[in-house]
Amino acid sequence: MKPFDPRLVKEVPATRVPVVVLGVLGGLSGVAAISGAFAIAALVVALVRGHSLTGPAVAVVVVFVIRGLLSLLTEQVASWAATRISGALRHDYLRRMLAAPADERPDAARLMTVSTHGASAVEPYVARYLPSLVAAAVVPPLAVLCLLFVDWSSALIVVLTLPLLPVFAALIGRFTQDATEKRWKTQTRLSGHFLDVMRGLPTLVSYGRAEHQAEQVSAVGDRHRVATVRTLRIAFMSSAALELLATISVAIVAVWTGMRLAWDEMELGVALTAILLAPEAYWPIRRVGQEFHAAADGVEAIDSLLPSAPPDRWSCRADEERNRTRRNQGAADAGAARRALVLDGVRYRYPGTDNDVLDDVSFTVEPGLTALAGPSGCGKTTLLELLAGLRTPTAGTIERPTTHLVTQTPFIAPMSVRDNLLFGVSDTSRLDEAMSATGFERILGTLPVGLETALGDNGFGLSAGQRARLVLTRAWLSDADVLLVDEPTAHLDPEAADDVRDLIVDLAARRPVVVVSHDDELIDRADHTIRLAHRAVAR
Ligand SMILES: Nc1ncnc2c1ncn2[C@@H]1O[C@H](COP(=O)(O)OP(=O)(O)OP(=O)(O)O)[C@@H](O)[C@H]1O
Repeated sequence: MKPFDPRLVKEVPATRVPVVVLGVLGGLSGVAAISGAFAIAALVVALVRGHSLTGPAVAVVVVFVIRGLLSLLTEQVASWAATRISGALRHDYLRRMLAAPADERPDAARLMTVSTHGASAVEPYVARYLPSLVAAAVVPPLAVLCLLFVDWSSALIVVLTLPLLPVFAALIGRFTQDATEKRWKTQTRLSGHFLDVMRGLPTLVSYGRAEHQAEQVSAVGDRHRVATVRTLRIAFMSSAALELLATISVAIVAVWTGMRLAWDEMELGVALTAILLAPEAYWPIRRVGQEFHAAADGVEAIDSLLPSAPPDRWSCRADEERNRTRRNQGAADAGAARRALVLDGVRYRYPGTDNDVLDDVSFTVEPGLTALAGPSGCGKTTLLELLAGLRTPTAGTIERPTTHLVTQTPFIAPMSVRDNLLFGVSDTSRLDEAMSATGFERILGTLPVGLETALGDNGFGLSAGQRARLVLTRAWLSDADVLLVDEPTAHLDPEAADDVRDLIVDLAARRPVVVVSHDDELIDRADHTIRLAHRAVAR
């Protein structure tokens, strides 16, 4: 586990200013702490010798006020930097993940854990660990240098014992890494499991299996608890070890200077300054050790949040294919006013599987309605996702204009009907026209407050037919070149299915529509039909 990941500063520009400001503040705090040692020693000497206390007392007060102000400022800057940096990391991560093809994205549980807990775990890393790291880099050398001028033999003791702290910390850090990785994995598993149970709750309840799942969640939660306690145990033990080591080292300096003071070989002022300076060399490193455990999750999270290191063989090939697809798309952009959707020799295999779902698929999407038909599991939805650019072909090319995909479970957010209709739509002025074209205006009258009716998750509050019409109205408003629709009539009653069929045919009169369907009536009304077989070869 690296103490500091330089990629953070390189990849996230928002970290640069806070890291520099925290560095400067850390250096100034170190100088103030060392000045404090000198000022306190001078005050004690003045007190013992009966000299005037005014000068040293003022110096002590000034130094303490400055230290207080500096730590206040450091806290403020650190918390500001923490929110700024974790926000920037979360934003970049989500943007990157949303832009990535579906087959290169991590699963939903990992996505959720990394973007929520992960990004938040970066906050203690930035707010507490980074400032302590800067102080550890600046203050100990400064303290040793001052000690060298005050009393070289005490400086020698510090120089000999100081390196033991980072060595111990590094040894403990190796255990911490394993424990943190395990904790992180159990956290991801727990989130994923919980998410799946939540999604499937209605089904689980109807089959009477909800209780069993509660036990499962509790068992996974228990594993997470054990992993967390193990990490905490290591944190406490390592803090105690570092504390002990630093205390023994300072005690050696104190005994050594005390003895020489007793033998009259040393002045009181020099001895006191040496004793007060010695801890200043150790505490910053001790603090790094303490903060390291609080920040260990952040280090793990930063690794997941930043763009990953060298892509594996699979994604290299995928990148190559994507570049080729983009080049083709560029050529198509330059060549034609209206871009066609063209597949040439497309092969697709799901990552981690041994068989191609699609093999050598080639066709051009013509104007009008194109139906993709074929037996269940032959790869129709996969092909639609390839057309939408959500997946990258394993081989072959796709020239792709802009597309609008209506999936089998379209996204309907918990917001008003109006907001859902206009979700992702650039030209909002055509809403009325769209609603009249798709017949959605007839549905409006049945809703409590028309367009302003609030919907629940997944369109709760609308019937299946109304939901289908809503997402097709959204598709009507889209300015994409081609519409892609997956099983629009599935789960609809005959009357609603009839309406949706008419609507799909109407939509296809305006621009090419590709529809995946098992619905023979819809397939019959298509202008072109592409039939896929298992391991499809369509030409
Ligand atoms: N994420 C995945 N990982 C591995 N294999 C998958 C994945 N998703 C789908 N498959 C497999 O790919 C094949 C094609 O699936 P797809 O959903 O494209 O079929 P389909 O023709 O749309 O089926 P249906 O008509 O039942 O909706 C199936 O054999 C399925 O098991």
